[in-house]
Amino acid sequence: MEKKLYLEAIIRQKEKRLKEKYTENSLQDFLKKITSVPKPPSFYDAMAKEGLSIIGEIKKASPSKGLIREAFNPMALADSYKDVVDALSVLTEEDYFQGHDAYLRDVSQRVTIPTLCKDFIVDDLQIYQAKCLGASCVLLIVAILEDKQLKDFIQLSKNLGLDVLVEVHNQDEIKRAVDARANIIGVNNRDLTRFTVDVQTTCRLRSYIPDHCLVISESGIRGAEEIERLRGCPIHGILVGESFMRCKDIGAKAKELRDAYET
Ligand SMILES: O=C(O)c1ccccc1NCC(=O)[C@H](O)[C@H](O)COP(=O)(O)O
Repeated sequence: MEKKLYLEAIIRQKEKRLKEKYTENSLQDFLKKITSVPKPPSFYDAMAKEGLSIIGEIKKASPSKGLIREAFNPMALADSYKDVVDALSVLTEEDYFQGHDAYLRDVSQRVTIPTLCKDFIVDDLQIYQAKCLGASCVLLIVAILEDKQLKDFIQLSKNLGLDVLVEVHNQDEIKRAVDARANIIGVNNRDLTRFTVDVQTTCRLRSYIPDHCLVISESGIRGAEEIERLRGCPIHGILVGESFMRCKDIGAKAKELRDAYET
């Protein structure tokens, strides 16, 4: 399949799944459940703290790489991550990333650090669901949403007590994110049409993001080399998936990333 069609295919498949998954009672069910969901830790605070914040991702596969981690146990991964990163990103998308809602639910119950629901959110019921699964934050991708949807989804998330990581790929998307009142902006270093990754994307776009927003650099961060390139521009955090999933020692990898940023 031509690369640029992947994102459209992911969204089409997502919409198909949502049609099958949600019923006319889903909203009522979520609203009932929400009242008993314990207040999650703040994702915003975890990113705003002093020094580089690290979001470790729990990701079995991806459209660009296929299967990344064969021996995949989300709870064991959560245990390895819990004392060495500041938040966890949990893939729930099933068809391209082999994620699952249950991973987010179980991991959120297991750890005391905040969790991010990492999915392709195109329907407000997904936001209610993320809340019910115990997430602290949801990812909203500007490239797949209309302005009104983006604004409404951010507002709904805030009303539900969820933080929002708003993902951008270019200057125009930063403007749309800021206009929609985003306060945590994730610059994705992955070009979603060609799937190439370049951390220079964060450095190039950083100056267009206003000071009142926290900035997270996402994707393609493998080790000290990428961190050294990122040190040139002030960011609050990084989101790292594949490098953690492929390494044997998550603690050592997290230390390598922090040390590279601090020296
Ligand atoms: O990872 C992909 O191939 C991908 C393809 C299409 C849309 C999104 C994709 N990834 C989602 C992510 O943003 C990453 O999982 C996340 O930033 C971590 O990236 P990495 O450290 O490169 O695994």
